[in-house]
Amino acid sequence: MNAVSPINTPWLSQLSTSSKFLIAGPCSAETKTQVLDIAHQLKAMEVKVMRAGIWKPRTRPGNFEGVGAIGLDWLQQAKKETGLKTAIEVANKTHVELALKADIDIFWVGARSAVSPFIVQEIADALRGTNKIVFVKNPVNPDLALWIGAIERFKQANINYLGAIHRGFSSYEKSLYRNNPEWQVAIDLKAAIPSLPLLVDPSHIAGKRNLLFDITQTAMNLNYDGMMIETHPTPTKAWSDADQQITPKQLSSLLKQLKYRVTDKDEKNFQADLSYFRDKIDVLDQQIINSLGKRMKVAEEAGQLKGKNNVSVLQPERWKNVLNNLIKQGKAIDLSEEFVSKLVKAIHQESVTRQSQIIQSDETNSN
Ligand SMILES: C=C(O[C@@H]1C=C(C(=O)O)C=C[C@H]1O)C(=O)O
Repeated sequence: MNAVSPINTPWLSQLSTSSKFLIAGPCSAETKTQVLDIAHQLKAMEVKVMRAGIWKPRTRPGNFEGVGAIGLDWLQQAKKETGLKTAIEVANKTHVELALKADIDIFWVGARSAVSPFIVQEIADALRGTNKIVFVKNPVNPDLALWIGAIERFKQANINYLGAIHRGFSSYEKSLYRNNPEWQVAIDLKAAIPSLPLLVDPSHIAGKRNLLFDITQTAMNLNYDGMMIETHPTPTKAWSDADQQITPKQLSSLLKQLKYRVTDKDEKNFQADLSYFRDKIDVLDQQIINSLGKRMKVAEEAGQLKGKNNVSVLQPERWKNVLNNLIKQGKAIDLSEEFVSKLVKAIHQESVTRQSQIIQSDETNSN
């Protein structure tokens, strides 16, 4: 493994595996044998924290919804036999109370619960006064304020060992991922609360095994503090999320391949070379912003002309051509369709808004 930047959160670093905080274990606790089997395998790999879903929020009824409280006994036994810390998702007060009785060490709030301030508050109140570790997964929709709000509720309940888990965001459109990563949301969270430990949950972002490595590596490139990776003795036979789980052996090889990055390097040549690139980027950024400013001015002039002639702002044919031409041009210089499309749609939206405003204000002035 390469140079590693240590986690600067003592409670987290104590539980880390190879300098990153790792939670591994099955999506769901299925049987006592399965829980004990995976616990011993993880222990042998020096994993320190084991997960196992006890209550599973499923999108549609009829799927396996978890074994329920009996699974807590199995986790307790696994902890006794291996010394592993145990981590589960809780979604209401009863879950918390049962989990506290079973001496669960780490709790997380799932993405579906994180969207509801009522649920989050209920869980925070139930954990108040304990010294448990709590992670808040991102809400299913990319709403940073909602994510931060949920974290604040635990802070206010005096939970001191707090972190966030990035599991990706639901989308209506079909995508490569089960949940789109939208890395920028997590980057913004890190900027808003720099001291908050951040884990990636590649299993839920990916939805399939073959994407796990790339997602985890991207998170390491962004200096996440750790990861939660679903690990099952026989993934293809798993009772839930079979496509995204891996064996302990596969986990071990994934961890070996990962490159961990340092946050910075105080070395002259490196700093000089990086400055060279940054200067170039600054110049290009200025050009982009200047061009966008100029483009908006021209769009406003087009808007004035449309206003005078009582023509609608939105011109679907022209817009379709603008988008398609730029996607084509972008592809020729290695810009992905997804990226160009997002960028050009944002520009068009602003252009249309500005044209509408100008038409409106011209009409108000002439009245
Ligand atoms: C600028 C125009 O108005 C709108 C904005 C466009 C743009 O910003 O590229 C394109 C088409 C219209 O929907 C135009 O009609 O060309």
